[in-house]
Parts: sequence; C-alpha cells; structure tokens
Amino acid sequence: MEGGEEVHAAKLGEAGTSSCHNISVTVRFRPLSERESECGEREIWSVVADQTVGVVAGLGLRARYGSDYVFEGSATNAEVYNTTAREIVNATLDGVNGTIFAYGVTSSGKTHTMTGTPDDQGVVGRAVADVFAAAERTRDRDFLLRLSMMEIHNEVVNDLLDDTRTNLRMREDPTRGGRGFYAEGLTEVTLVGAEHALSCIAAGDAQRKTSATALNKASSRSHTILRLSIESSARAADVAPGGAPPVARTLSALHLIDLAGSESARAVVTRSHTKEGSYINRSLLALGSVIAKLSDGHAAHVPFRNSKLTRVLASSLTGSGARIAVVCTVTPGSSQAEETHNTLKFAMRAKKVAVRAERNEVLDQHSLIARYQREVAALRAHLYLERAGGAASGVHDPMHPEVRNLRERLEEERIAVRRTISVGSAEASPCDDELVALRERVACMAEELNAAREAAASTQQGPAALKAPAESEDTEIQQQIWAAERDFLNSQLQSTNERHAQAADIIALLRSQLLQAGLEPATRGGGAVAAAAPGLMRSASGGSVDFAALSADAALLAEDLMASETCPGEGAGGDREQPSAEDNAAAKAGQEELRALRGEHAALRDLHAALRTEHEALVEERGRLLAHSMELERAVQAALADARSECASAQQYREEAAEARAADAESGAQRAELARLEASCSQLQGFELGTLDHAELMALIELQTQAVERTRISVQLRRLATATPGVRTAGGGAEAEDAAAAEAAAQTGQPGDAKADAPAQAPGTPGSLVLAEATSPPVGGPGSEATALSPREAARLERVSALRRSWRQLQPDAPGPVRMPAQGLDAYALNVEDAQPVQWP
Ligand SMILES: Nc1ncnc2c1ncn2[C@@H]1O[C@H](COP(=O)(O)OP(=O)(O)OP(=O)(O)O)[C@@H](O)[C@H]1O
Repeated sequence: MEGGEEVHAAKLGEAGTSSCHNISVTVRFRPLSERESECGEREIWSVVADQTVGVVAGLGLRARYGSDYVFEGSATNAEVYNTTAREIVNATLDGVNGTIFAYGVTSSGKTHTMTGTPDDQGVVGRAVADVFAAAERTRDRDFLLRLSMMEIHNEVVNDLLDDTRTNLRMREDPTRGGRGFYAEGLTEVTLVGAEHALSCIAAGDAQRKTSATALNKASSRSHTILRLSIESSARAADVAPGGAPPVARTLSALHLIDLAGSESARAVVTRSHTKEGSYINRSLLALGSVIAKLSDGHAAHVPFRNSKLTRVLASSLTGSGARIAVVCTVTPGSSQAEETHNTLKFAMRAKKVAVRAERNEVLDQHSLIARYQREVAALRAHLYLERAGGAASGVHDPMHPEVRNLRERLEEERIAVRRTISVGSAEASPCDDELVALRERVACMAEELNAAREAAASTQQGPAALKAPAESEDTEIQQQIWAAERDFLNSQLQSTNERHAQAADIIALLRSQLLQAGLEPATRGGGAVAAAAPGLMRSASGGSVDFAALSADAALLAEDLMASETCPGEGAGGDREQPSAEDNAAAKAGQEELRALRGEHAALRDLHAALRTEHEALVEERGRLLAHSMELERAVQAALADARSECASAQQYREEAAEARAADAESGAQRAELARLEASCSQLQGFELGTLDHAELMALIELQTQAVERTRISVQLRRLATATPGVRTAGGGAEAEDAAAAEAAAQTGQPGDAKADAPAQAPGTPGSLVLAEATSPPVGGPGSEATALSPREAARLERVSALRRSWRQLQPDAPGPVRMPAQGLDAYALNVEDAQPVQWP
C-alpha cells in the first residue's frame, strides 16, 4: 500500500463496514529492578480497585486512575497480548486497520512489552504468529503480507530493513482516506512465512539505535514503527474463469510501535543522550497534544504535522481509522512517581479518544494480488497440461512462495553485488588504467621480442645461404659483394657493440636509480620480485613506482635487443666459405651477448609483472590504512565528545553535591533546634514529668508559672493596646495597621505620637506585641496645644506602666522594648515559644 498504489482502488460503498471505538488503554507495571531495590526504593503505586491504580504510600500524590486493563509486575507478555492486542490483530485480517503502541518513560518496559524476551515473546512476535496462523487457516482466501520497518531518530526517518536508506522524506498521500503520510522509498518485503517475517524483524531490530543510559542498559533512542500490510482476496481457483474479473480485496495495516521513552536529565549519560532526549521529549509532547485535542472531541485543528511520529499515527487516528490499543508502561517505584503520574494522565486522555475503524475493501483489476492470482491460475493450467503429457516430473511452480522468495533474494543479492562492483570498479579504475597500459607495453615488447627472434633466426641462416653462391657468377664480382657485405657487417657489429655498451650502462643506471629511489628488496609477498630484480620494490617516497620511466628503459632495452638480434654475427664478413677463427669467436661472443640481453629482457618483464603486483598490493594496503585511520579519527572524536560531556556532567554533579551538603548542614541545624523545642515542649507539657526529680520539678513549675503570668500580662496588654495612646503595637492584622498609624503619626506629629524605646529599624517582629515607653502625653498636630489625657486614659496608661514594670521584673535581662509573642495568646504554645530551655544539672 505504498504511496499511490491505491489510486486505482474504488471503495465498495456499503461493503465497507464502520464502527467507532475508544482507544483501549492498558496500564502495565513492571517489577522494581534490582538496582531500584538496592537503592531502597519502595512500591508506592499499586492496583487499588478494579482496573484502577493509585498511590498507596507517601509523596502526597493522592491520585487514582481508571483504565481498561491493569497488569501488575508479575503479569506475562502472553497475558498482556491476549487481553489487549489479540482482538485488534484478528480484526486486521478482516480488513480493519490496527495500531498498538507502548507509551511510558524510559526503562518502564515498553520494549519488554513489544519485543519481549526469547522465553516470553512480546506483542510483535505474537501478532506475526497469529496473522500467519489465521491466514493459513483461511483456506478460501489468498493473502499477501508485506513488512516494512522504520525508526524515527532525532526527527530523521531511517529504513530498518535497508541500512542504506536513511533520512527518508515523509510524504502526504492525498488519495488516502483522511490524512495519510508515508515514508518515501521505504522498503517493503513480501513475506513468505512467519519465520521469514521474524528474521526480517530481528534484522530490523538490530539496526535500531539503542544505548546505555543511567536508567536503562539498552535504552531505545528512537521510535520504531513496524508495519504489516495485509492484502487478501478470494482464492484464485474461486475466481470466475476467463478474462480478468475485478477482484474484491481487503487491505489493512497493522502498526506495532515501540516508542522511545520520555526521559529526564537523570537518565542522561552523554551529550548525545541530551540531544536525543530532547528530540524524544518533543515528539512525545506533540503526541500528547494530538491526543489532548482528539480527546476534546471538538478541536477544529489537530496538530498532526508537529512531528514525524504524529504524522505516522495520523492515518490510524483519522480517515478510515484503526482499532487502537495503547499499553502505558509504568514503574511502581517512588523515584519515578512524578513520571508515572504523567503517564497515567496521558492514559486518561487517550481513553477519551474515539476512533472510527472501517473495513477497507476495494475493487481492483490492477492489484498485485490479482496479478498473482492470474499467474497462479495460468501456471496451474500449464502444470496440468504438462502432467497430462507425462512431462510433469521436475516441474517447479515459479509462484510457489519459496521459489518466489528465493527469486526475490537472488534479485536483491544481484543488486547488492552490482552495487559493490560499481563501487569497486570506480575505486579501482585508476589502477586499471595503469594495468592496461602495462599490458599493452608488455604485448608490444612480446611482439618486439618475437620479431627479434625471427630476425636472429634468419641471421643464423644467413652464412649457410651465403655458402652456396652460384657457380656461374663472376668470382670477382662475388668477391666484391662479399667484401662489401663484410664491411657492412663489420660496421654493424661495431655499432651493436656500442649499443650493447650503452644498454649495459642504461641497465646499470636504471638499477642505481631504482636503488636511489629507495626501492628495497620486497619483504612481503615479493619473493618472485626479489628474485627477478633484487633491490627493486617499493618507493619510500609514498609507495608509487615510476612506471613510465621504467617502461621507457624497458623499451630502450628491447630496441637494443632487436638491433643486436637483427645484426649478423661478428666476423660474418670476409670469406664466407671459411670464416676465420677470429670471426667465429666474435660471432660466438655476439651470440652470448644476445643471450644475456634476452635474459635481461625476460628479467625486466618479470620485474614489470612483480612491480605491478606489488603496486596493486600497495594501493589496497593504502586504502585499508586510510579507512582504518578515518575510523580511528571518528572513534577519537566520539570519545572526546563523550569525555567532554562527562566532564560537564561531573561538574554539574559536583555543584549539586555541594548544594546538597549545604542544604544538609542547614537542615541539621534546623533538626537540632526542632529537637530542642520538642524536648522543651514535651517537658513543659508534662510528658516527662515522671523522670524529673524534686528540684527539676520545682524549676519547671516556676517556669510554667512565669509563662502563665506572661500570658496573663500579654492578654491584658492586648486588650489595652488598641485603646490606649502611648502604646504602639506591631504584628499582623489590626496591630500592624496600628503600628503603621503610630509610625505615620510619629512622622507628622499627630496625636498618638509616642517615643518608642525600640530601635527604629525594628518596630516589632511580625506577630509580636511591642510596648512603647510612654514618656509624655500625646500631643495634637503641629502648632496645636498639648492635649491633657482624660482620667480614663491616664488610668489606662498607669496600668500599662504597671504591667510593663511587672514584665520587666519577669524578664530582667531582656533588652530593648518589651516584646511578647502575640500569636496564639490563647494557646499554650505561647509559653513553649517564650520559655527558655531549662538547663538541667
Ligand atoms: N514487566 C516486566 N517484567 C520484568 N522485567 C521487565 C518488565 N518490564 C521491563 N522489564 C525490564 O526492565 C528493563 C527496562 O525495560 P525496557 O528496555 O523494556 O524499557 P523501555 O521502556 O523500553 O526503556 P527505553 O524507553 O529506555 O527504551 C529491562 O531490563 C527489562 O527486561
């Protein structure tokens, strides 16, 4: 069902049945991990009622969440699958799309639920087995199953079935019902059996990006989307014979999605985790807002385009829809309480989303399955005819699934080999050119050698031919001819000797040049080379050999060789019938020289071949070393990046530790103070009276008496304070207002002014009552006459002064103004606050 294929499809009006379902929501707990148990974590979330989870201890998250199904940590994958997914998987065989995904924070058990373990397969393995088993059982229909797998990693879509296809584009297909996004160029493998499907899925899983984080040894760093396309139609044999009738086929897709887990900074180990974590959290946020909009039911716009994940899910949530199940995985531990709370909130929202799910049935003459069916029918007929003709043995059905599969694999391998060859030949083309040039040169030299040989052979035959001159020829003329020939041959011999000498010099020069160039005797793979030309092998200046110069030398040598071979032997002149001994010796020496030259030539040729081999080995070696060094470079860069991010994390941890230590010290001091207060309190409240001796008891009674006295005075003062001029109060409510009024009066000289003996900067602590010194009667405004106090006011003032004196007696050491706690005057706690700790002997 890749983009555009359904262009030819036509909906069967009434044939497609539609129903509306809410997303099925399952909450699955995982057991506490070993690490969590070792750290002393407690299980604070649990099942609190039928299909309801809630907090069972501490942390103040007094929450309860209902869901369709709840599984505790002991539940198996089989139980989870049978309850939550099986029905949806079965519906896909009937043409209804299905989507099952796992959602939760990192390390909560999503991959455990979707992929499972070898002993307890997850949703994916079980769904694939069920689909194939059902297809097998349904004898009256042909099924075509195709698989694709992709991951969304850092908002980049990668093909998990073909690692060369990365960064695929998401395209919108307007021909699909509702919103249909698909990844362009995503591989779809036609499946031939459950085993085949599982092996493809295992290969795809191996391509997923995972890495160890602080919370999970194998944390998924990407969202994985597996899509199983299911196409079926009435079996070929049941299709009306003749022509190509329209085929009614059902199409559906099962999406199995293992989301990456949202994660906090706690999970981060490296800098790349931070980046991945932010992409993961962003896309999950986008999913959350899509679900929130859909759960609202009236949202005008649903932001599917905000992330690739929501685009992929768009077709399931709209259009012809899908039956959807979400398994929310959570950990019961106290350390992830907040995250669990958020996951459960997502679950609640998802539960409200209603999705229409429609049976997809189309009429189509062009579908793949229709073509296969026609081909199968034709092949069956062919097979029948063959069998009838007695030639049925050894016939293989080319449409047999296994044959088809093998063909597909063969084709894939062929493509891969072609790709490798084209890459290899592009890399090898410079070497090839060199090789071709060398081959041509060697061929030229071989030709030249042959020509030289022929010439030498004809030269050897020369004297014999010269031995039989025609009897009839004039002897004198003959002698002149021979003399001329002798002169010619002598001159030739001389020039040959010179050339030999030149050739010897050139060879010596060539050797010395090669030696100077640093061409050492081969130490590896060059035994033959060393034998052919000791001292020649590799250039120290970068490993390249000057083939052009070498070839020029070789050509020169070959020329000399040819020239020497085409010359008649030394001493061939003179009397041909009876060559002199001198001539014979010279000829012999010439032939030896010739042999030596030939040997030299052959050695040179071997040298060429050996050098070529060596050169190829060097090119290969260099390529390998280059790749290795690039790999090392990459590893070093990655290690550097990791080290830097670890440094940053360590610094952060150090700062956090320092803060924690400071907070610890502070809280220690507070705890000590609290303990002291609690001790005083319990003593004062009589909890420990039984442990006191007589003197202690008396001291305590004294203290209590003083406290009661202070309370009494405080209460009286409070009553008086509001009505008596000259008394300034401070604290909360009306007292604060009074104090502010008194302050304002002091500044403006209004009546009520009083000279407080309290320091100006501390008019009163909140919640305390301050008795100011009333040294003079209040006066009126500026320029006004002093106002005499009324007898009632004077009496009050007198009482205040008396009270103040009593207070002073009780608190002789208290500095500054008389302050008494005003909070809770009616509570016994006042005494606790006010009392000094009793120093027991
Ligand atoms: N229900 C379970 N029973 C037993 N072990 C579980 C269960 N769920 C999870 N685990 C274990 O907890 C660990 C983390 O689980 P898993 O890798 O599935 O988490 P995740 O949610 O996929 O994490 P991430 O988002 O980081 O990929 C694994 O070792 C897994 O075996």
